[in-house]
Amino acid sequence: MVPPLALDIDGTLTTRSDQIDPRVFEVLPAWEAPIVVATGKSFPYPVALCHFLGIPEQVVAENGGVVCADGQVSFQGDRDRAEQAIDAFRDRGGDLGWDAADTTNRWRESELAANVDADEELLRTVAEEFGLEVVDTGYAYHLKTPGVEKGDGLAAVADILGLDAGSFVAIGDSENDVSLFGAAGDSYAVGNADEHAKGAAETVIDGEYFEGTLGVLESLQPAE
Ligand SMILES: O=C(O)COP(=O)(O)O
Ligand SMILES: [Mg+2]
Repeated sequence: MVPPLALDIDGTLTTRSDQIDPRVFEVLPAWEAPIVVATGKSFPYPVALCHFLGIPEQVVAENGGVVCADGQVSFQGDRDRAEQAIDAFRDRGGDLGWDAADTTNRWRESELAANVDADEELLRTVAEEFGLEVVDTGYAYHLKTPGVEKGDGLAAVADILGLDAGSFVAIGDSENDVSLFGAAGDSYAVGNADEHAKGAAETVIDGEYFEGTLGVLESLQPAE
């Protein structure tokens, strides 16, 4: 039997050019154990991914700020405080780096994210003043409440599903996956992962992006 999976999106299910690898649509719907999509992206993105994969909406979004399973949703973190911090960031000349629609933050419930081109030093200064932290995923800077983590989100989903988080295999690529690796029983960092993820993973693989993830998933299949 294959194990349940906790899968990051960006850098893990994607290609080098940020697209969902089309093979995700073959492999994940056929996986014969629960899948939790655990991401820093805001809630609608992993829900939409599950929807279009045709798999249950078992989701950890916003780095643990939003948890959804079995039709229940719960929230952690303090978006109001993140907004106050971003007001201060803007007062000092900072810019989140998004366009007017800001689809990155528009539906975000528990934190706020800045473009990787934003002023990291200023963002970190403001975060500290407001008792928040900055997590760099390589895709965005997340201004978040300390202690809200993907790993706790996985534990919460596992609990709802009546599973042990330790039975999950986690695959990820960045700093925001460290807690996920800690909560899961086994963990893999893809070859494109940052040093935090590589340092925390049980196994670091050579394969990059979904090519690497696919190799892990194939290795988890029982021998014929
Ligand atoms: O939202 C991000 O910055 C990265 O998303 P991820 O956690 O799916 O890689
Ligand atoms: Mg990632």
